[in-house]
This record gives sequence, C-alpha cells and structure tokens, in this order.
Amino acid sequence: MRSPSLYSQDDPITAALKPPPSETDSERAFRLEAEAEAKRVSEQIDEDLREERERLKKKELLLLGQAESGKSTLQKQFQLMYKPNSIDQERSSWTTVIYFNVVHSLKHILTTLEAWDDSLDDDADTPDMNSIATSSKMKGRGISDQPSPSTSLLEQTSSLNGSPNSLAHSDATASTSTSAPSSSGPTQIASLRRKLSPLTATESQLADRLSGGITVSGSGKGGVFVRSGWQARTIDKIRSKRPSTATEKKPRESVSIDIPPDPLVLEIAQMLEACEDDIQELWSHPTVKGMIVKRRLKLDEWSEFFLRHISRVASPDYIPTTDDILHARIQTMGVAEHIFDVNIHGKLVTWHLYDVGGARGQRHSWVPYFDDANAIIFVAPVSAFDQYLEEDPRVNRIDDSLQLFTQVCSNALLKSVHLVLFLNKTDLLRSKLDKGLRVRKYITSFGERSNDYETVVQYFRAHFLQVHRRNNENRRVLYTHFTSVVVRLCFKNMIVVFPHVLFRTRKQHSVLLETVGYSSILTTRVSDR
Ligand SMILES: Nc1nc2c(ncn2[C@@H]2O[C@H](COP(=O)(O)OP(=O)(O)OP(=O)(O)O)[C@@H](O)[C@H]2O)c(=O)[nH]1
Ligand SMILES: [Mg+2]
Repeated sequence: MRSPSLYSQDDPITAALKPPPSETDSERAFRLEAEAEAKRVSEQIDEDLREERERLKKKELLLLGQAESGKSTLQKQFQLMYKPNSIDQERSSWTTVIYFNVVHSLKHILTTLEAWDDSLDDDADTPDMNSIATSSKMKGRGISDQPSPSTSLLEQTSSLNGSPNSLAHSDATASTSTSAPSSSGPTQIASLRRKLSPLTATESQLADRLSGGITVSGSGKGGVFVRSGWQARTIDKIRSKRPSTATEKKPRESVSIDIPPDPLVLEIAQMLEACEDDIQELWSHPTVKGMIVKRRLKLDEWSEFFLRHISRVASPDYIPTTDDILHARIQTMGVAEHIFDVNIHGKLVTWHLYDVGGARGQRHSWVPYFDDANAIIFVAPVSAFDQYLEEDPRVNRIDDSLQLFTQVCSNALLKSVHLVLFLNKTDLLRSKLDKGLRVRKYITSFGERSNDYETVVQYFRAHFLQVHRRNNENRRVLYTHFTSVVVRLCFKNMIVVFPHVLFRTRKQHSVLLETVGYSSILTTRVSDR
C-alpha cells in the first residue's frame, strides 16, 4: 500500500482550493480579488487581536520627583482630562484639605511673628528658630541618599537657613516696599492671635481627619500625609456617622456633594466665617508684609493662594473650585495608583498612573514599580532655587532634583522606559525673578549671567540635559517641557497629546509634536547624539 505523502495531491483541501482547469480569465481575476480580500480581512483580524492584547497589557506611567514638585497636581490634571466627573465626586472632600492649608498657614504666620516678638524692628531679639521651624529632620535611606552627582551645579551659599538676621537685607526687597508698622503693631497682632486661637487650635484635629490618625515622623512642614483613596475614605467616614437612607444604596462612584459635611468641617467653616475680618487684618498687616519681604516669614505658594482668596474660602457656602483643588496641598504617602482609560486613535488604552510621595523617607517605596514601568514623567520645580529640603535643610532643592534625576536616568531597571522631564512651577519662577530674587545668591555657579527668566530656565534645563547625557548608554530620547501644572487652560494643550507622546516611536513622536503646535508651552525634544 502506498504511504500517504506529506504533500499528497489527494489532500481534499488542496484539491478544493485548486482553480478549476477550465477557469476563464475573468473567473481567475474574480478569484484573485476574492483571495486578496480574504487575506486583508484576515490581517485586519490579526491586527485587532494584537491591539486588543496590547490594550489588555496595562500601561504604567510613573510620576517621579521630590516632595512639592507638583506630581499630585499633575495627576489632578490627568483626572480632569480623563475622569472629569470624579473631581466633582470628591470636590467636597477637598474642603477639609483647604481648611487645613488655611489653618496651618495662619498658625505658621502667628508662630513666626511670636518668635520675632510680633515686631519688625531690626533690633528685635534674634528668635528661637526651633519655634519657627516646622521642618523635619527626616534622614530616610531612600534612593536619593547617594553622593551628589558630579554634574551638580550648586556650590551652596552660606546663607541657607541661617540666622534670620543674615537674611534681613535680602535682595528680594528690591521691588517691594512696605509701610512701617505702627508702634501698636505688636498689640494688634497679640489681639489677633487671641481671636484666632480657637481656629488655629483645630489644626491637629484636621490633620487627624485627613491622615486617619497616622503620623509619619519628620513629615515636613505640611505635617500630613494621605494614602491612596483618602477622598473616598473621608466620605465613607462621614456617611458612617449618619443614619442610613435611600441614598446609601448609591454606588461609591456616584457619591457627590449631597453628602452632609463632616461636623468638624462644619464647625471650622463657622469659625472661618466669624474670623474672616481678623484673617484679612492679619494677612494685610504691615508687620506680616514686612516679614515676608525680609524673608523672615516664608510662606508656601498654597498659603498665599488661599489667604489671597480668604473671603471666598471663608464664605458659609464655600465649595472648592477646580482651581482651588489644583492649589490645595497634601503630601502623598507611599504610592497612589490612578487608573484612566485613554483613547488613542479610537482605541481605548488603560493607563495605570502611579503618583509617589517625593520626600526622602518615601522614596524607597518607588522601587517595586520600576520593573513594569512604560514611561516616567519626572517633575522638577525650577522655582525652588532659593529653597532647601525639609528633610535636610543643607540641601538646595534644585540640587536634590538633579541628584534624583541622575538616579532615575542611571537606574538599570528604567533603561528602556520613556522619559519626559517637566521643569515645573515656571509661574513661580517668573514671579520670584520679577520680585528681584537673584539666582546667583543661592547658586553661585550661575555667576554673572543675566537674571532674566529665559536665561534662568535654559540654565537649569542645560544641567538636567547634562545629567541625562552622562547617563544615557541606551541613547534614549528625553522630552522636556516648561510647565506650570496649576494652570488649566494652557496645560490642556499638552496633556491631550500625552498618550501619543509616551507610546509612539521616536519618528512618529517628532511628527506629532510638529503638527500639534505647542503655543503656550515650550517643548523640546532632545535626542542624544
Ligand atoms: N504656582 C504653582 N504651584 C504649583 C505648581 N505645581 C504644583 N504647585 C503647588 O505646589 C504644591 C505641591 O504640589 P503637589 O502636587 O502636592 O506636590 P507633590 O510632588 O505631589 O508632593 P509630594 O506628594 O509630597 O511628593 C501644591 O499646593 C500645588 O498646588 C505650579 O506649576 N505652579
Ligand atoms: Mg503628592
């Protein structure tokens, strides 16, 4: 018996597919066209399956950078873009954070004034700095606890956090003037301190409410860390304190501003309303203004923002606006995961965005997320040239950012991850330079360069690029953006292209940037040669 051949002409499928011997030219043309169409459909199915597999493979985006660089604010921008309703759902829980920011700022102002005997006189006794500083001395063995990079641009000046007297003639005074405080200034301030004391006494209760009673030693001047999902927990806590109603059956996603306010928050709202005039009086007091000008009193950007808007924040029916939420400050503890479905060319891709705590003691928690990361946005605040780490007041914040960026660029686990650099807080940088603050005073290597915005941002950018170049064996492309992530409108331009930017090839990327046209934000593509 003949054994069957592997290539048997008798194979029924081959026989069925064989063109009939009597096939005419037009039948042949028709058959070929049908075969081509079948092939096209089959390839399309393969492509769809490949894309679906790709979609199901989650994309991981890490937001890295030091504390206060703007990572969580950037995350809020993603939320506004891809899950706008969720901001409305958690709007009420931001009230607690904003009240905490206001109360904390008032307490900081009053404590600082007290340390200077509520007086602006230059011959006032040098204050006890321990009573002013709320800075931490956290010395975590995080990934930043490494020697300074050889590229460090900072030879730090001796004035960092020194005696307040040494700052009394700060060049920040150049363009600002204040009226001299009257001799009744200390009495007025003492009276305001008394009137505001019930309000400032609520600080620790508010902190507990936000952090769920967890304290992290040396948690910095903010003092309060929140973990992922704190908004929902805040709402749940309030819900559990009232009798169950029909609305309890709503799924968590639909929790909204119909939730009755927390009694503590309600109480603070009443105090704020009653104290609004006193807060205004304190905020506009010549001694406070003078202390700011002389840099005896250093306020964070969010403090100034909310004190400027105190009449709105202290109104009885206050609900945080989106701008307020973008300016609110609360430290991130550990790593917070946020999931977004992003539409790329009509296909939904699920992004897992990880917003990390940036303080030194938090950085060890980043490492487990390095393995699967697809992309990193590194956020570095360029306005921080005159600031020092809460965790280690000897370290200039720009220097810390450069050290951290060096570690990210050189980390073996991150070698093939897309890298985007946000040089953030450009609005604050501009305003500091406009006020006459000189970069040279804090960064001596800046030398005699012109102190204008363009020179300064390009100087900082050059140092980050140098770090990247020196740690770039894989010839990875770095994209840099000058940003102000609290600004919504101009930010929208950029975030719209982000999904494409991060998951496209280099060639496609550069074409995309050209076609989108960045008008409001300077974008630079750096390909290391
Ligand atoms: N003016 C201005 N403020 C900003 C900008 N980016 C962030 N901020 C503010 O800076 C503060 C700190 O920002 P966050 O986003 O909380 O900082 P973070 O990097 O998440 O800090 P950690 O969670 O401690 O690591 C917030 O009050 C923000 O509103 C900016 O570009 N301009
Ligand atoms: Mg954060």
